[in-house]
Amino acid sequence: MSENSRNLVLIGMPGSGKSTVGVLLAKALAMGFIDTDLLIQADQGRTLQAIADEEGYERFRHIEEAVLSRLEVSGQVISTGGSAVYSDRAMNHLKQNGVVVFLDVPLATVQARIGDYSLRGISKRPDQSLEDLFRERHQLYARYADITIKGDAGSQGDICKAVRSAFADYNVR
Ligand SMILES: Nc1ncnc2c1ncn2[C@@H]1O[C@H](COP(=O)(O)OP(=O)(O)O)[C@@H](O)[C@H]1O
Ligand SMILES: O=C(O)C1=C[C@@H](OP(=O)(O)O)[C@@H](O)[C@H](O)C1
Ligand SMILES: [Mg+2]
Repeated sequence: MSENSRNLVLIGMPGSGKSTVGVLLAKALAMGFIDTDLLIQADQGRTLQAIADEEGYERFRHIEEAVLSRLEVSGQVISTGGSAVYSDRAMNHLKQNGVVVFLDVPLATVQARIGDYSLRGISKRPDQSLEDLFRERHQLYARYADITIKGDAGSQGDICKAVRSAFADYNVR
């Protein structure tokens, strides 16, 4: 498969930079760009916040799994939502023709970047703290990642450069 027909799939916590760095990557690599959060909204005809409020977090994850598992694309930078890794089916599907890049940021950076998480429709158990969610998810991101990049090691341009370099190296291996 040529370098640009493989997808580049971004995973990581909300606030790790998947959506914003994803657009920069797509421009720099002349690839397409898909934000799966927007696909979910279009599929459902309502916002993520409305889905989370009206259906609850478990149903949200099922909807996300269904949308990700039927995605058939190539040559795309795919920015997922932070809860994508709860579905083994969806992640294995994305890995079939995609290189998965984990944007790893510390909890303090997540907190600083997302502000009041109760307003952000994060898919979590109501009783679960952000700290606990971070711990639970970190091992899932690590499990599915082909490449891990520190998402707080510079500007969005710097992170974009680091991902490009690692992606190029990965593709020639
Ligand atoms: N490297 C970075 N340095 C500073 N701010 C960043 C960086 N990457 C992302 N951000 C900011 O963090 C916030 C969340 O970024 P976003 O791309 O929406 O993350 P995600 O899609 O992973 O939730 C945005 O305000 C974005 O501008
Ligand atoms: O982590 C989460 O539970 C979520 C992250 C959001 O996407 P981002 O990671 O792009 O913020 C979005 O999918 C939804 O609000 C749930
Ligand atoms: Mg996003």
